[in-house]
Amino acid sequence: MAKMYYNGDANAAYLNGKKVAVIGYGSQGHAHAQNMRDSGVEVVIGLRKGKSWDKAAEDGFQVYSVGEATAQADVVMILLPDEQQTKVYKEEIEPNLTNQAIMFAHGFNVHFNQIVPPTNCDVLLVAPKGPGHLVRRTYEQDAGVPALFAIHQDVTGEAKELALSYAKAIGSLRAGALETTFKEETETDLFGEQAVLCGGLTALVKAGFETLVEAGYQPELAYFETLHELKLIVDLMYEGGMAGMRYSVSDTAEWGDFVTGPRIVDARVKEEMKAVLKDIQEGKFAQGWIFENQTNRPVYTAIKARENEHLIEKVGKELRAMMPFINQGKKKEVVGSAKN
Ligand SMILES: NC(=O)C1=CN([C@@H]2O[C@H](COP(=O)(O)OP(=O)(O)OC[C@H]3O[C@@H](n4cnc5c(N)ncnc54)[C@H](OP(=O)(O)O)[C@@H]3O)[C@@H](O)[C@H]2O)C=CC1
Ligand SMILES: CC[C@](O)(C(C)=O)C(=O)O
Ligand SMILES: [Mg+2]
Ligand SMILES: [Mg+2]
Repeated sequence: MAKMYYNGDANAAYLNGKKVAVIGYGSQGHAHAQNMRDSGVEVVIGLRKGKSWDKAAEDGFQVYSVGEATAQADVVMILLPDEQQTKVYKEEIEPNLTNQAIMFAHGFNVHFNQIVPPTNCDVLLVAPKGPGHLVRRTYEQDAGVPALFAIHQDVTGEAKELALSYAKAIGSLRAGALETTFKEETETDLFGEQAVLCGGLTALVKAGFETLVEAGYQPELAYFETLHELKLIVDLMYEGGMAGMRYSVSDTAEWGDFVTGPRIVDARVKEEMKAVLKDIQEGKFAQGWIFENQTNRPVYTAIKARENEHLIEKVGKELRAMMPFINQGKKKEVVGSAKN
């Protein structure tokens, strides 16, 4: 088994007396900043004026421009959207670098050569394997989201100590961290979110929902069956793996799982997954996403509008409104910025 790192493997004192600038206060940014502060680390936030700035100030942080936050910090964690990072890095971070450690939560821009950090800085990543809101929520529950860490440049000889101390401060060493490279983190993260966690999952759910509705079944029933119940099933897999889930479902469901699952996700799907992975490895996906952003996101905008109009979203919104317990946590988190 690969070496896993837990709380006992980190030097908790490493960040004492050091200042961490968290650049961005969105999904990951607010979680890293709040978790580190609760772990006793000195944190400042770097932002442009706007919703996130107001939210971070409201949450009690010292907020500065990106350049000012960078200049005063020992460690600069870049938690801007991947597609914004290159411009902000070139214009506001790079001119304010002396010898700060530069950190990321995803290797995209370094791996695909959009950001080339100076050779006198440590460069590393700590990438939680979960959404930022869960990084915060699980921390508050004395739990955590596992993380990957990787060292791109180790000028001081202390990059690994920093990575582990940082991962501990955001709560990830409660769940375990694994050492990787920028290449491996970037390629697997992109593959996971496209083929399984986001793209594969939403396509599967929509296909199931549409199949039932087109066959004349009630949309509300189809929503419960294909989307709402998914969380309950996935929670069982999270707790006990596939066997744990299969223990709780009926034998009839388990038999259907065994014989029908491979009919749905068949050899053709796996072949397509391999093609998707190849596009990621060869930089084709990255090139397309960079170009899409350079041209003001025409395809992204059109698809997003169409997706938001899908019947499953309309039905789901109405049903969730009658289940206030579902959104209690989220309402607290979403004050201010759309994604904070
Ligand atoms: N979302 C997730 O859970 C995960 C994300 N990651 C990685 O973490 C990084 C951050 O992603 P994520 O948390 O999703 O980002 P979000 O989109 O949630 O947050 C972006 C933040 O950056 C700020 N921002 C955007 N543009 C600028 C700018 N030009 N100048 C200053 N501030 C700006 C936004 O502020 P404003 O309100 O002003 O727009 C906001 O606070 C990415 O590298 C991503 O791949 C890794 C693991 C999981
Ligand atoms: C699964 C999506 C993710 O990779 C994540 C939450 O880990 C992301 O980029 O947001
Ligand atoms: Mg991810
Ligand atoms: Mg990702």
